Amino acid sequence: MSEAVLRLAAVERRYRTEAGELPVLRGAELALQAGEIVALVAPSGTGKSTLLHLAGLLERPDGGEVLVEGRAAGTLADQARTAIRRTTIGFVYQFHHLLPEFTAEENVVLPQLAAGTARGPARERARALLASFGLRGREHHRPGRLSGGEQQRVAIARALANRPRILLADEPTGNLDVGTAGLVFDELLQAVRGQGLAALIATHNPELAARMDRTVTLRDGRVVEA
Ligand SMILES: Nc1ncnc2c1ncn2[C@@H]1O[C@H](COP(=O)(O)OP(=O)(O)OP(=O)(O)O)[C@@H](O)[C@H]1O
Repeated sequence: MSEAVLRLAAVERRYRTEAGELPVLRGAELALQAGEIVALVAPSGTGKSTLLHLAGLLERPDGGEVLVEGRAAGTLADQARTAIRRTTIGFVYQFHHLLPEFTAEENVVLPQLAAGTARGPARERARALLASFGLRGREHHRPGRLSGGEQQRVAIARALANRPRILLADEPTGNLDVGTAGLVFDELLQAVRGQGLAALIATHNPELAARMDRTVTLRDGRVVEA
């Protein structure tokens, strides 16, 4: 098998709480191949967000290693981790996390500027991406003037803006009504498949999970096939 695009090796994460240490991940192992879409379905509080944040290099594990395209992230300085996060990983949150004072287009342009793309091509890419999510004519709206489904489509476009190889999503449609969630989810999967990305998507919805290639869950701090 070819090298995994994303690999978690013996990943540990504990939180310090008033009641003492809370071990959430206890040797989690996971490998994502290019083009593979994996659902992460596990009960509330078992560590899905924790795992996604570690995989997305937003946090550092207490033990073990996260490897992105074969490169161990643990020994890298923050700057190098940020560079990988910008260019290789797209992240979609449950709540869109768009910048409210910027338009939809600017929200998709900004991460590209941060990654060194010139403004012209960045704007072109943003427009094309927004159009592919049915948002032509809404480019200049701020998030507050968009519906929940539209906001989430912009957030997905933003995650894809720098042509990442990995897409991580934490309940990306969890905040939407059932009908809209299904539509936005299909658009997300279509984009991910079309671009051959590896994706790890947390969801509570078994119907949405069934549309992915395989499902994993968390048990006692470890990743197991569901
Ligand atoms: N910063 C933190 N400090 C202390 N405890 C935390 C912290 N973040 C998460 N936890 C705890 O770690 C456990 C796992 O949290 P996490 O958010 O990863 O779960 P989850 O599976 O994503 O849950 P949900 O489905 O409800 O979003 C929970 O018990 C949570 O309370």
